[in-house]
Amino acid sequence: MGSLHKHNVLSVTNLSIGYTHKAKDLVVASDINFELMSGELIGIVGANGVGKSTLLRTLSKIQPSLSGDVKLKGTDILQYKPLELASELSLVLTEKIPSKNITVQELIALGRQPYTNWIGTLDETDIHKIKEAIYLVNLQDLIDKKCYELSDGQLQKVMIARALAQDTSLIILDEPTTHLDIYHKAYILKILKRIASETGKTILFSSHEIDLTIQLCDKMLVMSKNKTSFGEPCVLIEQGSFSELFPKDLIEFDTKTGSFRVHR
Ligand SMILES: Nc1ncnc2c1ncn2[C@@H]1O[C@H](COP(=O)(O)OP(=O)(O)OP(=O)(O)O)[C@@H](O)[C@H]1O
Repeated sequence: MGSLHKHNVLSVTNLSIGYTHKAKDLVVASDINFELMSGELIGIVGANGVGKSTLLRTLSKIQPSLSGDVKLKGTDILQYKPLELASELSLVLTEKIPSKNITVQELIALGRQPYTNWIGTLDETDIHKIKEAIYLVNLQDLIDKKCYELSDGQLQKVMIARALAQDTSLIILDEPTTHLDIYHKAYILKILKRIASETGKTILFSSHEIDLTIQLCDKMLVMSKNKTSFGEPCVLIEQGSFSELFPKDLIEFDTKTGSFRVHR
């Protein structure tokens, strides 16, 4: 998929996210604005508790926004029926695996649920999409293993393959690289980058791996306490967006290397 064919997938306008408790709004973040295009890999970074998961849950319609608009392919997400939404948006929450007592192939096949009948019969298209997902993430050698036999990194790949089998325009992943070593963090993010550019899918994920995200993402959303900035990593570095992420008493962002340094 070339850049010539890029189109808008998600538009977020004046979004305010948070929780309503006893009729009172607890605002986690507000004034969030960004647009995601097809074929892009986008990382969300920010300190613990700043609202990354809350934002991803709001964009996936798991929880309501406090105010503002989220449009998926030009239509307000509130107007999508559950099945329609499941054929446009897939969500990968690594901690939530349906059952580890099924095989890799069976777990990936669950991605086809929005399209199959109530007993889950797979047709030719379903089988093709499952095979394609297995191939894209390079899981051919693992398909008959039970999920409880997998390492964290392998399981992460399987969850990505399940989202790919779901064949949606937008894939959202909440912290897809937690529990992985630095090599496998880079490995998973590189797979995501390749899939976004090869398939034209838009992939949005949250991460604490700021250095890797800066290196690999097309765009980033940087969430700090009072501000959310969006753009290409190099532009965000120039704007000083990463410098505002954490208190400066312990670590400081080095704009030359694009990484954080610990004060000695
Ligand atoms: N169910 C809830 N009700 C009320 N407040 C909540 C709820 N879930 C989370 N919060 C609060 O919302 C804020 C944002 O939490 P969230 O989990 O979105 O942050 P995060 O950026 O994903 O954090 P982390 O990096 O630690 O995973 C936090 O202050 C948290 O305490």
